[in-house]
Amino acid sequence: MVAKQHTKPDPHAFTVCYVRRSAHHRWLCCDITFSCPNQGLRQQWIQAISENLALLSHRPRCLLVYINPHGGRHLAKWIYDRKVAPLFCRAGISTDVIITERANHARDHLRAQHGDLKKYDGVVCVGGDGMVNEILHGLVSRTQTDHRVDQNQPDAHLVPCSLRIGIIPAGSTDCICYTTMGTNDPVTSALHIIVGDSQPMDVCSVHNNNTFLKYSVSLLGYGFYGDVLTDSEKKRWMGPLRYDLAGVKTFLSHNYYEGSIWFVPAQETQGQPRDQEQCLAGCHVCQQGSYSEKKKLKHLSEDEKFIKGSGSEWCVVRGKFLAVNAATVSCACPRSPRGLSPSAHLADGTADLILVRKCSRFGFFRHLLRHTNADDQFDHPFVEVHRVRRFLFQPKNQEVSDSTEDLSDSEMEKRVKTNAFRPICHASDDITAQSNWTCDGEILPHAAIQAAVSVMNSTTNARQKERQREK
Ligand SMILES: Nc1ncnc2c1ncn2[C@@H]1O[C@H](COP(=O)(O)OP(=O)(O)OP(=O)(O)O)[C@@H](O)[C@H]1O
Ligand SMILES: CCCCCCCCCCCCC/C=C/[C@@H](O)[C@H](CO)NC(=O)CCCCC
Ligand SMILES: [Ca+2]
Repeated sequence: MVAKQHTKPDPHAFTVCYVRRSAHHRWLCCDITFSCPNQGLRQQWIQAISENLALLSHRPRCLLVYINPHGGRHLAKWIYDRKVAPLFCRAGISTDVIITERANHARDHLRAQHGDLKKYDGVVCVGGDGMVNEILHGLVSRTQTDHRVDQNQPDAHLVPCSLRIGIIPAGSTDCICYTTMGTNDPVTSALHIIVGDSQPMDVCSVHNNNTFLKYSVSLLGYGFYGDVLTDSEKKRWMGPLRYDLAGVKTFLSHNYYEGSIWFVPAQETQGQPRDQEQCLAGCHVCQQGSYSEKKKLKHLSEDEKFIKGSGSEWCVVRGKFLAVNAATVSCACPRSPRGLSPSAHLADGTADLILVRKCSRFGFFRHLLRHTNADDQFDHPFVEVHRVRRFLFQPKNQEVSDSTEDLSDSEMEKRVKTNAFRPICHASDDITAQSNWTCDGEILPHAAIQAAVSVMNSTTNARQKERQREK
C-alpha cells in the first residue's frame, strides 16, 4: 500500500503496508518490513515504491466523507475514527469530513456544490443504505442538473457521475455494501477505496405521473417490505432490532394488496433469475449487458432510446399480492447472505421482479425462511420472478383499463411514455387498502409507480485525467 520510514530498531529498514485477502471476502491490512544494508539503498526503495504508487491514477488522493451519526447502532463516527481514518492516513489520502446534522443534509450539500467537487476523487458514505441512497441522489441530481437532464422525464437518459461513492457500512442492513463487497466489514471497504476499486451499479429510477420520486439501488418493495419499513420507522430508536419486530408484526398481519404489474422482460441478457449464477467482479453477464445496450442505443435518438431500450413486449400480471419486490441487485445482507434474488446482477441494466401472490401464512413463512438458507425461495407455486428492464405498478383502485391488453406494443410504449394511464375509479368501487413502496429502506408514500433500470458507470474525473496527463 504505502512505504513508510522505519525509525526503530533498524535504521535501514522500511515497512510496506499491503492488502491480504481473508475468508468471506474480507480484506486485511498487513505490514512487511524490509531491511537494507545501507541508508542509500533504503532511500532508493522508498522512492521507487512511492513513484510507482503515484502512477496509479485510479487511487484516490482526496475524499469527501459524510458520516451519519444516527444510522444503525449509532456507531458510525466511532467506526470511521477507529477503523477507517487511520488507514486513509497511512495511504496518504486527505479527507474533508462532514458529520450530518439532519436527514438529507448530505444530499442537499452535494446538490449545492458546483465546481467545488472537482478537488475530490470520490465521496465516502459512512452509514447504511438510506445514507448511500441520499448521497447517490445528491451526486446523480447534481450531475443531471449540470447537464440539463430533466429527471422528471421517465425516459431521460442519465448522465454518469464523475465521482465514485465509497461505502463504509455503519447502518442496520448495509445491503448495498454487502452486495457489492461480499461483506459488511468497514476495514475491507476502506481498503477497496484505498486501492481505487470501482464497480458500476444499476440504478432504478422511480416516477409517478411524470414526477421523479427516487432512485433505488437495492430493493423497491411493495406489500410485505413496504409495511415492514413503514412500521419500523416508528421504532427507529431500537436500531437494527426494529426490523425484526416490525417483520414479525407484518408477517402476522398477513396483508395482501390487489393490483396490476406491467413489465418489459429483459430478453437480451445472458442471465436468468434462477440460473444460480452469482454476479462477481468482471461478471460476463454485466459486461455483455452493458456492451449490447450501448451498441443497440448508439444509433438511436433520445426518444427512441426509451422505447427501444426496453427492446421487448410488455407483459401484465394481475392479482392479490403479499409482496411485489424489485431487486436491482441480489440484496444480500447479513440477514440473508444470498439475498432476495441470489442471481441478480450488479450492472446488467435489469432488476428481478419478484411477485409473491396471496398464499397461506405457512407458505409465506417457508418462502421467507428460504432467504436465510440455501433453498430456492422461488420454488413455490405462489411465487414468480421475472428479469425486467422496466415496470409499472397500478394498485387495484387505479387499475389500467382491460382494454390496454388489446393495445399494440408501440401504443403501450406511447402511453407509458406520456403516462396516459388514468386511474379508473368507479363510484361503486371499494377503495382497496394500499401499501407503500420502500426504496433502499426509505418509505415512498406512493402506490402507483413507474420504474426503469439503467447502468450507472462513473466517468474518469478531472483529477484522474490530470494525473493521467502527468504520467
Ligand atoms: N444527522 C442525521 N439525523 C437524522 N437522520 C439522518 C442524519 N443523517 C442522515 N440521516 C438519515 O437517516 C436515514 C437512515 O440512515 P442509515 O441508512 O445510515 O441507517 P439505517 O437506516 O439504520 O441503516 P440501513 O439503511 O442499512 O437499514 C437516512 O435516510 C438518512 O437520510
Ligand atoms: C422466518 C424467518 C424470516 C426471516 C426473513 C428474512 C428475510 C430477510 C430478507 C432481507 C432482505 C433485505 C433487503 C434489503 C433491503 C434494504 O434496501 C433495506 C434498507 O437497508 N432494508 C430493509 O428493507 C430491511 C428488511 C428487513 C426485513 C425483515
Ligand atoms: Ca441488476
